Amino acid sequence: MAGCPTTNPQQCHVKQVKGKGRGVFASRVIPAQTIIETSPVLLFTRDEYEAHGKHTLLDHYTFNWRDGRMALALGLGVLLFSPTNQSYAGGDQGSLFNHSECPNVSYSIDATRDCIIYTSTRTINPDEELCIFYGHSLWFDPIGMPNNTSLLARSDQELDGWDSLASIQGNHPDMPSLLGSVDGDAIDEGDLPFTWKKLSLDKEEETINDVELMQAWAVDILDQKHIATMLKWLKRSGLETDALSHLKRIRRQGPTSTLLLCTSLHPPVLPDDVVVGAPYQVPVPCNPALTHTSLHLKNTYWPTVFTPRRKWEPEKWTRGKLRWACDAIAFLKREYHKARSSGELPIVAFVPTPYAKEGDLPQSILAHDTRTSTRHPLRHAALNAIRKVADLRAVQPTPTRGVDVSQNQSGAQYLLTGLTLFTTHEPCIMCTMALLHSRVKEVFYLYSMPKTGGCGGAVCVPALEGVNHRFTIAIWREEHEAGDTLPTLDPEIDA
Ligand SMILES: C[S@@+](CC[C@H](N)C(=O)[O-])C[C@H]1O[C@@H](n2cnc3c(N)ncnc32)[C@H](O)[C@@H]1O
Repeated sequence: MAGCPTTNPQQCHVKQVKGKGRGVFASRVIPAQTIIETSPVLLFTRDEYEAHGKHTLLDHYTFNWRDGRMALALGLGVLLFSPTNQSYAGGDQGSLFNHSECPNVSYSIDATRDCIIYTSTRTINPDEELCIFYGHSLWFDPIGMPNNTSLLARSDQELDGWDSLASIQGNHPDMPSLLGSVDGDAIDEGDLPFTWKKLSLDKEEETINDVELMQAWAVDILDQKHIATMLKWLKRSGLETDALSHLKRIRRQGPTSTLLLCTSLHPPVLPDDVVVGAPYQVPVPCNPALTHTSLHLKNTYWPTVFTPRRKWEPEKWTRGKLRWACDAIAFLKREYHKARSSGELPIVAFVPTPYAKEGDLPQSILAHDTRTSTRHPLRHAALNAIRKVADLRAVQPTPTRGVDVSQNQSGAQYLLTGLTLFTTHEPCIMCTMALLHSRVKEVFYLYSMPKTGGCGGAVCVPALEGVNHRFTIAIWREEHEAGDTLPTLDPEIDA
């Protein structure tokens, strides 16, 4: 256990939750992908556990370690109970995270240090409970679940603990180890557990009409001395996302400097103590310039970065992003298992809150195919997901301050800019077109649909000449579980 930090850097607290016992709660905003805790574990041999542990209360707190031993994440022993306010503080929470079907915390085992590392999967708000996913074989009746009744018990598996912890390694046999590594480390393309679908080469922009544009918020700064202040403010504001990383921050035209702010749906609220104008929307190029001609054309809209790289070439993936994608795929598969007994077509789509700052979505979106129950032929999983994102955007608060928002209300902003859709089946042509129109960043799927798919099965819509957006397509490459290979879907169906 040497070298394993046991701090609680996010200052989470523990309190009673009706029907669950104690639970772990956020004391402040915890951004996505933050390490919440590194818990050392106490390891029992399987024999010790069978003979003693399993007959005690510890049974509720132990889980399978990778080598067959049973582990207890330490924390209980160091919790300090305050009788005055009836809460616990100052200790580790390793064993106290409750279970949720939609967890906001994921974990990985660091076997070299006998630790478990708990990481937030999305932004967690103050006083929100932090939960992990224990697995399908629960030994208690969970409360606070969206669809308790449809939880599948796995008959082929002993009820022997938190099986999802045990299966961290097994679920992704061909994946490079994600353990004990730094989130920012790049991963070789060949080591990724998915295969990119390479779109045919894009024709370079040759005329001004070829340039793909999007709307971004900008503000004019008349007094040069405010530029540094505004840049500092922008860094701290949380508005910056990767969506604008191919553009220069400042455009100078005569005495006026214009600062590019963000691609949010609504105009950002600017600091009160700096004299600048109101934010307004400007059309900016969607992609970096790959050739000198393209750079010249794009610079007429907004100063653009020159990167002589082919557009279809995938970006470098880091371990942190891969961990985020693996969590999303694991969640998708759990929902798929449930959907298979629901009477609907078992097609599931999931749009997680984006990794780091690649896009802007306050909460993850899960959608199922509902065309059977609704008797509506267009209720496909991907379309349902897009619709849910639209509904979410519609109720987002509008911090306007005297700015005209009519453009937003007319739908000028794209729904999926910077976002990733994970889906069980390759989307059909209609759904692919809708994803393209929504400006999705990436689409991952488990099963190809060679007869009906729009991402390369029947046709590859984003590779067609004349479409005004391209997105990345990848097929999750893994051994499907026995009996799991397209068991229920007719290949003629539009997924
Ligand atoms: C590892 S402990 C979690 C901490 C526990 N709540 C406590 O007070 O010590 C696991 C136990 O918490 C309870 N639990 C966890 N998640 C729950 C949920 N979603 N609904 C009801 N009980 C839950 C169950 O009793 C389970 O055996």
